[in-house]
Amino acid sequence: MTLILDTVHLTYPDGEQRLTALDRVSLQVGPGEIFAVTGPSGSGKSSLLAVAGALIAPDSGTVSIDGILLAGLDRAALDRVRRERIGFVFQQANLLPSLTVLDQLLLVSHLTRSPREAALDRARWLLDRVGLTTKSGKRPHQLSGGERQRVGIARALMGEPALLLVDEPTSALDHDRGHAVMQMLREVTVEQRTATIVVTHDLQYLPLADRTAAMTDGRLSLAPTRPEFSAAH
Ligand SMILES: Nc1ncnc2c1ncn2[C@@H]1O[C@H](COP(=O)(O)OP(=O)(O)OP(=O)(O)O)[C@@H](O)[C@H]1O
Repeated sequence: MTLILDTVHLTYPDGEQRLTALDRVSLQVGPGEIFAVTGPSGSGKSSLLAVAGALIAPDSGTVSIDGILLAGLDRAALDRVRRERIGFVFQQANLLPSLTVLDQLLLVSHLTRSPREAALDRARWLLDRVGLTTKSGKRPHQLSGGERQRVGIARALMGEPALLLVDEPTSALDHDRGHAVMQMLREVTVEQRTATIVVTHDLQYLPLADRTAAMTDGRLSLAPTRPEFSAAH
């Protein structure tokens, strides 16, 4: 899938004024591509994910997914796009404390009414993919921070999203674990042909992205592309 943001402007109410969170942001992310966004706290990174993920409508500009303009969809259609096409990974994995790792994943397929056998197969495959097969019967409090992050990523991939939006996947992790999580995101992006946006404070992980951009006061500056890297994928 291809996500396109064209001249997106987003403001929030701020007393008598409006605070500009996204200032004429344009970007395009295609299938199998990982796009990293960095920038200081408050620069608008989470707002960008919220707009890209159809959680917030911009004041102006357009967001389209595979050529379909989100602004043209009614609420039910937007809900369906979010449920069926978009996977979110939040800073905190937001796992349900009473459910095992496997059940966190199966809950997603229950909500989307997918057949149980197929869901079980996919959940097991994803847990293997993120290196958590031996932890599938554990509950969140029995996992490390990195393991919880990986459950969050596997859960986001359960619905086979075409667009994967990831907010600070490495914030709670040391260098090796952070690197492993980013590497895994790269691999699943290529394997599953998702269009992936990763927000990260951490500049050291940027080389794992196909393209990167820096956010400053709501403005997005694209870094030059690196054709020698993109060509290899
Ligand atoms: N719901 C809201 N209402 C009003 N202002 C908001 C709201 N959400 C975010 N903001 C403001 O919009 C700006 C951008 O916030 P945003 O969360 O997108 O930044 P960020 O780069 O993701 O920050 P961080 O790295 O700290 O998560 C900030 O000035 C923030 O205070």
